[in-house]
Amino acid sequence: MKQVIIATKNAGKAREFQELLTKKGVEVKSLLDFPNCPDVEETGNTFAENAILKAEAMAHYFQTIVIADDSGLAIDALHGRPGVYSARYAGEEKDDQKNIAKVLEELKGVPFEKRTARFHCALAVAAPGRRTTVVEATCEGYITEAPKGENGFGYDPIFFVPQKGKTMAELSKEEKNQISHRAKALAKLEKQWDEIMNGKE
Ligand SMILES: O=c1nc[nH]c2c1ncn2[C@H]1C[C@H](O)[C@@H](COP(=O)(O)OP(=O)(O)OP(=O)(O)O)O1
Ligand SMILES: [Mg+2]
Repeated sequence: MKQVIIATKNAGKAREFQELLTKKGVEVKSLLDFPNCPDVEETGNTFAENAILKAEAMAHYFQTIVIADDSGLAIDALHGRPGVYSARYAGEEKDDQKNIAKVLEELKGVPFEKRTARFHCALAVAAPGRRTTVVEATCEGYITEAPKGENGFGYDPIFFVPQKGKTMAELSKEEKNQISHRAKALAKLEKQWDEIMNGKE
């Protein structure tokens, strides 16, 4: 089976790429399969910049084509925060529960209609000697007042998806993979897919 390397150490993301790409008959590897690979500092100001940093560093390291995902949550009432700092919003330990608690605390007293937010996903495709390409997509919703649901990862339990009437964490994986920022961004790589899969092994 053909393989593709996703430059992520996030188990939730890696699982979703697996779900989204097995339909295509692709075996997904993530950085969790390569425990010795270096860490890449996310020093960019945008999701796209960080996705490019991660993809190019790992394409260089593995000498093959790599896809990186940089994503996060932008909340209007918080002027776009946590944004590119989503993973470390409540501290370096990247604790989803603490991040959620911090967001809910900051939104205390903000009425539902003003709790608009969106998930962003930037995907960068990099390969040695090639120009990196980036695609981006978003998924619109509202921040709830309390976590609900057990599925997904990250901020999913507090992200209400209006067209489903549920939080992202209450959706099945199939439902999330129909509407998520990640699924929509991946769909934008469709035209490039043959090229991605035929990259140097
Ligand atoms: O579908 C999602 N559902 C819920 N939360 C999500 C989602 N997508 C991103 N997020 C949150 C998780 C984390 O707080 C941040 C990503 O940060 P981001 O730097 O891209 O990932 P990361 O550091 O966990 O792993 P890595 O950089 O190795 O890919 O946004
Ligand atoms: Mg990260």
